[in-house]
Amino acid sequence: MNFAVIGAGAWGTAFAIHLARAGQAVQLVPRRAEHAEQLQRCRENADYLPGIALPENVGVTAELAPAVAGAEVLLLACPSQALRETAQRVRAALARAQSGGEAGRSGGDAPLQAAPGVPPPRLVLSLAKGLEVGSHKRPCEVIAECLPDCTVGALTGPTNAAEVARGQPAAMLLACAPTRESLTPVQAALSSERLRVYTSADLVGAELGGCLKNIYAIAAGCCDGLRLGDNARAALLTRALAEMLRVGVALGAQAETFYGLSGFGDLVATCHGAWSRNRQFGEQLGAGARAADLLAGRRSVVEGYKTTQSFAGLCAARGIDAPILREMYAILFEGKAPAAALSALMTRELKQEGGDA
Ligand SMILES: NC(=O)C1=CN([C@@H]2O[C@H](COP(=O)(O)OP(=O)(O)OC[C@H]3O[C@@H](n4cnc5c(N)ncnc54)[C@H](O)[C@@H]3O)[C@@H](O)[C@H]2O)C=CC1
Ligand SMILES: O=C(CO)COP(=O)(O)O
Repeated sequence: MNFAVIGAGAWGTAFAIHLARAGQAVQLVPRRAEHAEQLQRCRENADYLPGIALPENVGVTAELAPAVAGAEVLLLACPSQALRETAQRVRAALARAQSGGEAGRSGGDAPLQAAPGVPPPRLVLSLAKGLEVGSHKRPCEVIAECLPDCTVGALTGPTNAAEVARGQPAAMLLACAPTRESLTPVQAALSSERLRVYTSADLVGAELGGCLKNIYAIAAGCCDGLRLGDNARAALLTRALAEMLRVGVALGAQAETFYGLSGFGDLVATCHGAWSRNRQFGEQLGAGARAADLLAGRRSVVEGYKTTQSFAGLCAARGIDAPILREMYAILFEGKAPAAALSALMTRELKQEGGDA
C-alpha cells in the first residue's frame, strides 16, 4: 500500500520507518524544504529522532502535491495546533495534483473534486493527540472540515516514537467512524510482527483518550517532581482513568474505549515513561519551574499544555466535574503551586469509589 506521512517530527519519522520496515511504500514529507534536504543527505532526523537511521526505502520529499497524489493513505503527523494549517496545505496540494499543477497554488479553498486519474486518498489518518485551541475540536473534526471528501480516522495508542523506530513491540488503535469501506486492508498494511494494530468504531473515544492522557501525564510528572512516591502515582493514575472516562463519555465517547489502548494503555505508558515530554514537563513544574519558562524556545511539542486549556473550557461549559483536570489548569494557567493543587485534591469531600467524582 502507498503511504504519505506529512510531518517529520519524532512521531512522523518513527512511523515512516515502521511502515518501510513493514514493506510498505512510504514518502515522508517534512514541512520545511531544508529539513527534507537534511534528511535526504544525512538519512537521520537529528533534530527530532537522533541516533536512528532512516532505512533506504523511506522516501523523503518536500514536494507535497506528488506525495499526496500518489498515496492511498495519508498520515498527518504534526502537533494538533498545526493540524488545520497542515490539512489545508494537503487540500491545496491535492487540488494542484488533480488539476495538473495550476489550481490550489493560492490556498486551500478550491473545491476538491476527483479528477480523472487522480482520486483523492482513500483515508486520512491523524496521529495527533490534542484539541484545537479555541474551537476545542478533536484532530479528526479539524481534518474532516478541511478535507470533506476523504474518510478520516485516527491512529493512536501507547507508542513512544523512539521505541517504535527501533522496532520494539507495540500495539495501536486504528479508529474510524463507521463507514462502508472496510478498514481490514489498511489494518493489515499498518501491522507487522512488531506492531499490532486493532480497529475501533469509537473515533470520539479513541481521540479523546489520546488527548486527555497528556494532561494526566503532566500531573504524574508533578508527582515525580514533588517526590510523592509510588503510592501517590498509583492513586493519581486510578483517579485519572475514572476522570477520563467521565469526561469522555460526557463528550460522546464509549466508556469501554477508555479501558483500551488509547485510554488505559496510553495513560500508563505516558505517566510512567521517563521519555514522555508531557511527564518530563510536569516533573520540572513539580520541582518548581514555571510553565512559560519551560515552553519558551522549546522545539518539541508538549500537547497536554494547551489541551488542558481546551478541556477546562469544555468541562466548565458543560458542567463536567473533573477535579484533577481543574487543578492542572490552575497550575498551568493561574500560577497555582503544585503542592497547593495536591492539597486541594486530597482535602476534597470524601467519596465512595465508583461512578462518583
Ligand atoms: N513523539 C511520540 O512519541 C508520539 C507523538 N504523538 C503525537 O504526534 C504529534 C506530533 O508529535 P511529534 O512528532 O512527537 O512532534 P515533535 O515535537 O517531535 O515535532 C514537531 C513537528 O511539528 C512540526 N511543526 C511545528 N510547528 C508546525 C507548524 N506550525 N505547522 C506544521 N508543522 C509544524 C515540526 O516541524 C516537527 O516536524 C503530537 O500530537 C504528538 O502528541 C503520538 C504518538 C507518539
Ligand atoms: O503520545 C505519546 C506516547 O503514546 C508521546 O507522549 P509525549 O508527547 O508525552 O512524549
